[in-house]
Amino acid sequence: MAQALNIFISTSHSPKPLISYRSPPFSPSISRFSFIKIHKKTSLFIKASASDPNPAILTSDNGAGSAALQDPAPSPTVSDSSSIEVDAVTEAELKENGFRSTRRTKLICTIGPATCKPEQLEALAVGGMNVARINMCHGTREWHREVIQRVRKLNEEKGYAVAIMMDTEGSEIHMGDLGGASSAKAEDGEIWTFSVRAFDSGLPEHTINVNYDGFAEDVKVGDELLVDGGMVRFEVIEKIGPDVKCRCTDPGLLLPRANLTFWRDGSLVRERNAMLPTISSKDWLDIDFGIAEGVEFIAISFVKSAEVIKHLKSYIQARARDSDISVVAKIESIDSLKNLEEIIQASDGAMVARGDLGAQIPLEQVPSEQQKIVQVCRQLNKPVIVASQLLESMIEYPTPTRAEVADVSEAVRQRADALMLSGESAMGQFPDKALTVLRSVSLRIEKWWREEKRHEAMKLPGIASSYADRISEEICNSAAKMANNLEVDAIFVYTKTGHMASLLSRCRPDCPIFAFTTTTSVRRRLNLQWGLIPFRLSFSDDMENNLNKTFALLKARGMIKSGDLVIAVSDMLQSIQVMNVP
Ligand SMILES: Nc1ncnc2c1ncn2[C@@H]1O[C@H](COP(=O)(O)OP(=O)(O)OP(=O)(O)O)[C@@H](O)[C@H]1O
Ligand SMILES: CC(=O)C(=O)O
Ligand SMILES: [K+]
Ligand SMILES: [Mg+2]
Repeated sequence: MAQALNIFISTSHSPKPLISYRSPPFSPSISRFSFIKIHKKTSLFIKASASDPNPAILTSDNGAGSAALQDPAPSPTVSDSSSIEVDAVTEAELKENGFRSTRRTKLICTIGPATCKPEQLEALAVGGMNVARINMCHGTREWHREVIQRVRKLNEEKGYAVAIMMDTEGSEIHMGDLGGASSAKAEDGEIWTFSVRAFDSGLPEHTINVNYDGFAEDVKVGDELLVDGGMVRFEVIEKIGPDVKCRCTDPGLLLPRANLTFWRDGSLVRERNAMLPTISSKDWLDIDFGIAEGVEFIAISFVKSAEVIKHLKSYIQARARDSDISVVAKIESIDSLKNLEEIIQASDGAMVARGDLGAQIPLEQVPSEQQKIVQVCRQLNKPVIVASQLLESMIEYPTPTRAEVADVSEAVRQRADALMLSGESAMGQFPDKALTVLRSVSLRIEKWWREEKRHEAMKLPGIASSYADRISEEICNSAAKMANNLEVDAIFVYTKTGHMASLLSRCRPDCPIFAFTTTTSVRRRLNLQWGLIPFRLSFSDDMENNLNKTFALLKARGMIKSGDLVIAVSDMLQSIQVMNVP
């Protein structure tokens, strides 16, 4: 006999359901979904807190700061007081401005020489860094390990949830490391040698190493050589064995390991370099390192097809069975644009890597590709990062240009999940100021967007692969819509895998989403997604109990107050509940 799923929606003041949804009949295999009774919260609250012998461990990170809560009434232990200190940022933000003003757009900082010390990392965490990115193009393994350990320590000791993203080098053509110099200036008309030779006793003057063995064979006299997509240009004038002599035609600053492309008759030349593996042998070693260190995200450079992502995902599965490392596809080549949907579908997220992308396609094409990638990711429910040159001038100057602010605003307006700093935080002079600009522009644009009620009508196609998933999806879509219509203060989602939290985030509702999850790694992973304030909380299958526990913990911290209107959904008991905090 067919069964029915009933979702009752009720408020704390009315024990009777206000609305009842009846889903179409479905098979007995999902009969575990049952009636959800809504009780009077106030009476339940007292009962549950009195009968709960195990106060939950609850930690949060809302972006601007974070909290580590041990008990509804924290005892003054050492770890407690240190957690409470950092927690002050979250608490202050919530108390001062309420839920609605919390930042929805997530922020990623590339860590480099300017930001690798513990106090510098902490300043970034306080400033709102959600994810720390390490770029395997630069620095030694030991350096990266040290950074990861420092971030972990910060998380443990101060209650942050900063996730780690490791970014592979990839095997596109790039220059060597300039013999240790931080940069080199190429002047107009100068002759430089690009060579695939190894120089044991230091680089000769005006010489650049190239990492791709086939370079000297593939390049032709008359070709144009572009460094970083045109920051510096050369013309190939002569080939002598492994050395390629070039004349500088557009002067500029050469940076270590800068990307190289060569162009013939106005088109990008993709000869054998197009056949290079996306994941080089060095990348595989770096990936092993990332798995061993338990990074949350691995970003793959120069992805060409979905196959490489699938391969990597099964590799990770085999190596680290219980790990939930997310694989982020970097969209930065012509091939990745050609196979965009398949690649994103296969990945756990994507990055609009505008630096290299702008070296492979005309610059004026980058903004529309960005818009498209952001849209496809949202439709397929994958987090998307907009990266590179957001605040490039802040590498040297303490204030951004108007154009940069407009660019950041546009990415926020497109509702990308995350914005990323590269050189601005890795080696710039004003990493904290750059992060502050990202934070304040995000907050401002998000507020303006809500005030103007500019919800774009993005059609979100169904993505569920099973009937149970479809229920989750419908619940999240409905809950987000209800949250907007009822102008609730927050959505609470109780989710073990984080899936329901991401489905809610995909809807980009007006209110923040408090995502409660049982594991630290899921909590950190959720920190990349738009609008989610991830908490770790040990919860049970008893939703009433969970809610009361959560209310008690959050109220004790002053993060919510009586009367706040909340919608709660959970993936254990598929339900939507609307209630006022007792
Ligand atoms: N670990 C590091 N050690 C030294 N310098 C670094 C490090 N990470 C980044 N940088 C510096 O910051 C700059 C910008 O960093 P970013 O990660 O954007 O790298 P990129 O070289 O532009 O390449 P990609 O295309 O991989 O992003 C680099 O060019 C480099 O000079
Ligand atoms: C981030 C990156 O790899 C790029 O923009 O090229
Ligand atoms: K990289
Ligand atoms: Mg790149």
